[in-house]
Amino acid sequence: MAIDRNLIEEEGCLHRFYKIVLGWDYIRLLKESSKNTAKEKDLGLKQVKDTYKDVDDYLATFEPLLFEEVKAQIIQGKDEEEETEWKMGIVVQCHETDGFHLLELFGEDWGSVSQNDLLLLSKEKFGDDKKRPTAYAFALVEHRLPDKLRLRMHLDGEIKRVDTNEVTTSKTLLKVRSRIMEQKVSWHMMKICSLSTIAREYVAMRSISSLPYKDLILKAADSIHNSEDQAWRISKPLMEYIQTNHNTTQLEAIRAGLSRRKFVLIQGPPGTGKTQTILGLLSAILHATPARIHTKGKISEIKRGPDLHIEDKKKQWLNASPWLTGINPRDAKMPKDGDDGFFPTTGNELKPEVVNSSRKYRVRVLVCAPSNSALDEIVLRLLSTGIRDENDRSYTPKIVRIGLKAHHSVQAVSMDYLVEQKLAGMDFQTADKQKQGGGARDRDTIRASIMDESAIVFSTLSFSGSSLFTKLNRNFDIVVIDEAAQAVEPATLVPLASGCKQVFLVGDPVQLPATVISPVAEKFGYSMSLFKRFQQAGYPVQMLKTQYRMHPEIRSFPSKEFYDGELEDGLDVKDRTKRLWHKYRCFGPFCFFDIHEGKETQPSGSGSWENVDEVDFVLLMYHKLVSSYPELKSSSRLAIISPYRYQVKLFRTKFKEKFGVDSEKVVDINTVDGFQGREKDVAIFSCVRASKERGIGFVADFRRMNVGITRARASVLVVGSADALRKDEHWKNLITSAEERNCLFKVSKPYADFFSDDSLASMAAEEAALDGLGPDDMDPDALGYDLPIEADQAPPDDDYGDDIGGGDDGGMDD
Ligand SMILES: Nc1ncnc2c1ncn2[C@@H]1O[C@H](COP(=O)(O)OP(=O)(O)OP(=O)(O)O)[C@@H](O)[C@H]1O
Repeated sequence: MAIDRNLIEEEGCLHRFYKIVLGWDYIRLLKESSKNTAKEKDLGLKQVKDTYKDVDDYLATFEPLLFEEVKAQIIQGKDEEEETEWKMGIVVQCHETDGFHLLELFGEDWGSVSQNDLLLLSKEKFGDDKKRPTAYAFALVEHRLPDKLRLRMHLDGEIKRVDTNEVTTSKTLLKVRSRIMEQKVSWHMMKICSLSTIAREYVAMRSISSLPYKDLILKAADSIHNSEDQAWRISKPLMEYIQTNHNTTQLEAIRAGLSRRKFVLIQGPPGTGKTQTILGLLSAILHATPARIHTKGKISEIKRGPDLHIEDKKKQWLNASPWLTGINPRDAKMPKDGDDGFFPTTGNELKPEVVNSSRKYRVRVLVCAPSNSALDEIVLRLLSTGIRDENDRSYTPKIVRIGLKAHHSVQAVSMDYLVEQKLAGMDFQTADKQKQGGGARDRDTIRASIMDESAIVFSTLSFSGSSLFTKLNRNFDIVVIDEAAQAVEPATLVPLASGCKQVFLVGDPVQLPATVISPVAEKFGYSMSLFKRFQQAGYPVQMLKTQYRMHPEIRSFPSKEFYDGELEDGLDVKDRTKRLWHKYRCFGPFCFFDIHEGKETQPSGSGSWENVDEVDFVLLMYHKLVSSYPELKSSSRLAIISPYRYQVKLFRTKFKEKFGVDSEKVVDINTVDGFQGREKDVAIFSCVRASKERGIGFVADFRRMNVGITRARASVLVVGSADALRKDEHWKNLITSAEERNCLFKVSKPYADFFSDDSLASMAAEEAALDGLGPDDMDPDALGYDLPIEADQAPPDDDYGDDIGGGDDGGMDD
């Protein structure tokens, strides 16, 4: 087997992980978290640094922080469980091995419990009654059967500080230990959380000492510079394609990849074509050959087989990919509204892959992303545009998307679907045996063969640590990680643990980082990505500088503030993002509305904030916009974004109240964090915080600000309190920039006056702002369009002017 992952060592470090976690006292964790009693110095925590002197230094930093994150996930698991659901089980078998108790629990109803879940086992149910239980301990689910759970427990004592490994005895654990061996004893159990992902991250982190590029990771520097001879080259036709379809900085990034530098970092600010660059990279690296082959002059004479008719080519290709039969199922599965963060696949025919002699150098690539949605976005993009081969022919390579929750539009290349297709292609008897459940192992074999046959495997970071990867016959040569700045370092190490030859990290550390649940781990820098750490340490980063998303007026501030003024606009961006509503300065491209009388409030019991005044103003603005420009009445075109969950909730409720429709049909309302990686024509950003005394909380995080103000193609309309926001340096700069550009509007109550005809007329933009819009775009009838609201749903005392309430097409969802 090519991938050996060093199973014994892996098992050893997993044992350490489980011994520490399973030994913890659940009630102590809850108490420490609610009262904040655990002292940072007692936890042995160290700040994440840019470089590390050796593996011990690295592990001494990351290990305690990772365990803090596990604790936070356990506590959060408790908070998320709306009702504590206790199940019952009877111990039918128990034995001790390697310091663990392995037991079989018999029961009838396990609820949603699955493998790798952390459970709490207790003699008594406990919860709100404040009665402290006498015997309880954590257990890990190793296997779930309909009537049995195989569990692992560690009942020897508790390791409170992972840096000292000191074991303290625990009375509760001892009590469990004394009873658990007794058979036929019944226990209550409750699911706490899944440990799958974090356990994989732990194993990956511990595996650093055996990685070929261990020193590179520790020092964040590459001491070996590849010579020209080690670089890889691509054929002339493919190079010509790449040169004409990529801008200078994208090309530099692809060249850096071909230089075979071990780690290539590509920073992609908003809209700069990260995905396009990844696809260009895939074309290049899948069809590259060592430079010395070129110098022998062979590559220009690629041997071709006889030119086959398209049908024969398709037949050949289907022979090689028997599971892909029939019409392209992707086309049938696309969502109607092509937005949804995905791209339409119309016109995407399956094109045969023509393999020629130069393919003997073909590498195998693993593409990962931190989330399913980010992953599916690249998969779908590859499916819709294909990549290029060495003769500059577009084709869809053999790919598989593994893991759970694949978006329906990429089902056709998901592992489960491909396995079913393979089974369907088998002879009847074999398939029947499989379907009867006898062939779990054979299914694994089919999965492994699909993985082996695929040129590109797509997986989330976490799933790349699953057992499926240990069954591969051939290792991956190259790992590409998209949204790499949104993953904590141990998560990024998961796909690297198998020891590939080259790694591409693509992301943008100036946008939101990974979510870290533990405030203390966060404080010590655990949310820093490997990308960010390398960049801080001075590792070379290829930055993509030409943006194709935003109107130049939207681009100018984030470029200056966050990217040293280096962002440029693609050739026709200005014309593409010009809109009719730019006729009024208050509708963009860039505006700041100072809601100076606005009040922030914190709903009791929540850590979140809301601002009713901003909601009122935004609703009026929304109404005015969509009344005049009804094409904006669509959730695929207009977004309302806020940093706070409660403000998002309030917007949704008010939409329903005021307009009588579910907001999701007419506007996309979400948190900033939920909008990363997405774009809309118009984005209204409600900042919420409005107190000069209290500060502005996490609105001050410049990465959140950057994401919030870079989602829009045509108009970004920022709504906030200038006085409160000015306390922060970046926000002060934004407000000053708005002032200088004459697009800061101080808005007083009643807000409806702001959108009166006279007021709007006073905000008419200069003609120059509308240059380039065709006569059709200027249709004056577009103005004054009534927003249809059913009469009985019209608010009694609305501020929405005279033109509402008379709609006759029954609702806003068009
Ligand atoms: N070299 C280029 N020439 C012209 N258009 C380009 C080029 N590169 C990218 N684009 C266009 O820019 C848009 C954004 O590209 P892409 O989706 O690849 O960006 P991204 O960086 O992945 O986006 P995000 O910021 O959402 O992550 C797309 O419409 C794409 O076609």
